[in-house]
Amino acid sequence: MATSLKSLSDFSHIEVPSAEAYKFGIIVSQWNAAVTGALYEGAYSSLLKHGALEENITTIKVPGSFELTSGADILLGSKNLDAVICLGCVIQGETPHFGFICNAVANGVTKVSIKHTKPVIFGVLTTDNLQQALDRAGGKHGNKGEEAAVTAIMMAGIKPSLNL
Ligand SMILES: Nc1c(NC[C@H](O)[C@H](O)[C@H](O)CO)[nH]c(=O)[nH]c1=O
Ligand SMILES: CC(=O)[C@@H](O)COP(=O)(O)O
Repeated sequence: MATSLKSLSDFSHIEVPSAEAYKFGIIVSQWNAAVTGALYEGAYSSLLKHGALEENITTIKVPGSFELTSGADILLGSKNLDAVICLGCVIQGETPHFGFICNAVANGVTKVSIKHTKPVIFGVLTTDNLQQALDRAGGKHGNKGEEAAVTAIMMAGIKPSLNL
């Protein structure tokens, strides 16, 4: 597969703008915390690497990925942020529960983004097993948290670029 040929976090092909002027929220699910913790480290360090100020990054934790939607809604409704990053790890179990959570979160964070007209980044791993998740949280396929941070920075720049 194409994924096996590259790191998903290789951004050498794009120019990432400075994040210094922007305020970010990060919402981290506590399910599969070893994975989501690595995603958080990737996202947080990437924001700082691209110029974001520590005082401009607000982090909250939620129990599971399903709660990322309400966490993002609460954060955007209470703070003036330029973008929000949702980090989670959903791993397939024995039942259809996986599909319900993944679809709920993907659709939910999209609705929150539209409701607040603010970028909400889907930094949620949806994997068949733990190894696939570890490979994408600082492993051989990069770090989805870094990817989400770069996406947040680029999206945060849209309104300023349109003088909005
Ligand atoms: N199985 C996983 C869950 N399940 C918990 C849900 O996200 C939610 O907290 C619960 O249904 C109560 O509303 N969450 C994950 O993030 N990852 C999983 O693999
Ligand atoms: C994604 C889940 O909720 C899943 O890990 C729960 O496992 P199971 O489907 O075996 O109950």
